[in-house]
Amino acid sequence: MGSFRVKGGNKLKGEITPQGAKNEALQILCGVLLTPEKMTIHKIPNIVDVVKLIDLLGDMGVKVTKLGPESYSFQADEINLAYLDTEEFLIKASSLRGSVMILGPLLARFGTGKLSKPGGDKIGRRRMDTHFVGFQKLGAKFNYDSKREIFHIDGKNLKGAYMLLDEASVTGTANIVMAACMAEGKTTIYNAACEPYLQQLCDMLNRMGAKITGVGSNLLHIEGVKSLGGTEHTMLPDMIEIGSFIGLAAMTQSEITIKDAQIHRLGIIPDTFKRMGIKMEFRGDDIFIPAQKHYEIETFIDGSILTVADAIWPGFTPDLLSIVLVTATQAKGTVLVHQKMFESRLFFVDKLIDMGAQIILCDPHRATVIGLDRKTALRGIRMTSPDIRAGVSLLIAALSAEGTSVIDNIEQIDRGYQHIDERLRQLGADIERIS
Ligand SMILES: CC(=O)N[C@H]1[C@@H](OP(=O)(O)OP(=O)(O)OC[C@H]2O[C@@H](n3ccc(=O)[nH]c3=O)[C@H](O)[C@@H]2O)O[C@H](CO)[C@@H](O)[C@@H]1O
Ligand SMILES: C=C(OP(=O)(O)O)C(=O)O
Repeated sequence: MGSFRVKGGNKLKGEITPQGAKNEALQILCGVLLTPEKMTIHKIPNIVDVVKLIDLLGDMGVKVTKLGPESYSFQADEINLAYLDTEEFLIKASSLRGSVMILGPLLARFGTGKLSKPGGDKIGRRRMDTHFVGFQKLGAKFNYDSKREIFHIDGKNLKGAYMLLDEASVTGTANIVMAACMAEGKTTIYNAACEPYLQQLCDMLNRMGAKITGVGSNLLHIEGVKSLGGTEHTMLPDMIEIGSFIGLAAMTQSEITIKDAQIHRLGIIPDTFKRMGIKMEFRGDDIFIPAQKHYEIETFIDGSILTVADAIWPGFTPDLLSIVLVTATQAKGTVLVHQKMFESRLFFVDKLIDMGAQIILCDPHRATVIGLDRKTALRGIRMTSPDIRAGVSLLIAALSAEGTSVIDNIEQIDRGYQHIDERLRQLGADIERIS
């Protein structure tokens, strides 16, 4: 298990370019299975989850060619379906969450799919009913081997259908859209997730020949086509990295410019950090964050304590709530952080409390943070990263703290942040990878 040793207190300065988006990459890479033609994909982040998915595609028979540091081509013209029956496939697929999205394309193209329970963060229950109910609505048969935790899905002649999803699941919507593209007739998906990564997926599928309308809304119409062809695609900058860098700049009193942020695709993210009192300037498509000794959390108009809560897009993404929470520890004022979607994502606050932060965990979903306004600094300690976003929040806390911290289990951070230690060192951070 790897660890980071972090000496806190350095003020950082410079420019940082966000990686290609992790959660978009996982959707897009699964999408290459939909066509036997060549797909060329750019801005693929070099992170553990994405590398694992590319390996898995290669094992399934996809021809993978590296074209440049962040560009690859993929050709799924000779898929080895027998590989899906191997123990190796099941083990590899279950090591990341994004692998669940190979099911939709496999079903669409080969009429069959199989997967063991996918991995990902342990942040509470992560049910997948939406995926399977959607496949069933298209006419597929679903079978779950509860002993081995294996999902089977079969359906040779999928037929378009109307469906109202029970929740706007992100990976669920991506899976159903990909399955429906080549189903016969029209599919309507209401209560679809509509975040930018799904918009990107739908735009890519349309370039491949799919007929999807309503992109960007929660009502998607898909007219089935016989086959899809190859195309080229470029990932958006990772909005969760962008939010993480905003929080990092504020906590460490650093002057940071986030380059090429595609600000118009960030939704409510910049405004949410502005409500935390963080100043930022948009300079073209860059976000400039000046060094700020103090930042003050707004109240609601009636003077009551601000709540920052997650909600499905265009609401605030749950993946940035841990960052908002850590950022609040050195703000002036109080905020209630309400994590509605996941029930085990706030327990990491214990570590922040050990560092000296003033936080009350009200229940598994809600934490009240009383900002220290830098009257005292957080203290460096040894801690373990429980999940990807909590991990980065602890890293931000450690970079702002007095003294040295050690963060264990950084595999969690490496799952989603590309060479984060090197990139932060370039900004002046004192961070070292130790084993
Ligand atoms: C690989 C990937 O892309 N992972 C992301 C994806 O996970 P994933 O697609 O697994 O998450 P889902 O969108 O399915 O659901 C997330 C959680 O929110 C709950 N829920 C969801 C929709 C809803 O309307 N109401 C509701 O309560 C679900 O029950 C679940 O507990 O989306 C999550 C929600 O943005 C992000 O945290 C994950 O980083
Ligand atoms: C929860 C996340 O990832 P995953 O769905 O891969 O566990 C995340 O990216 O914050």
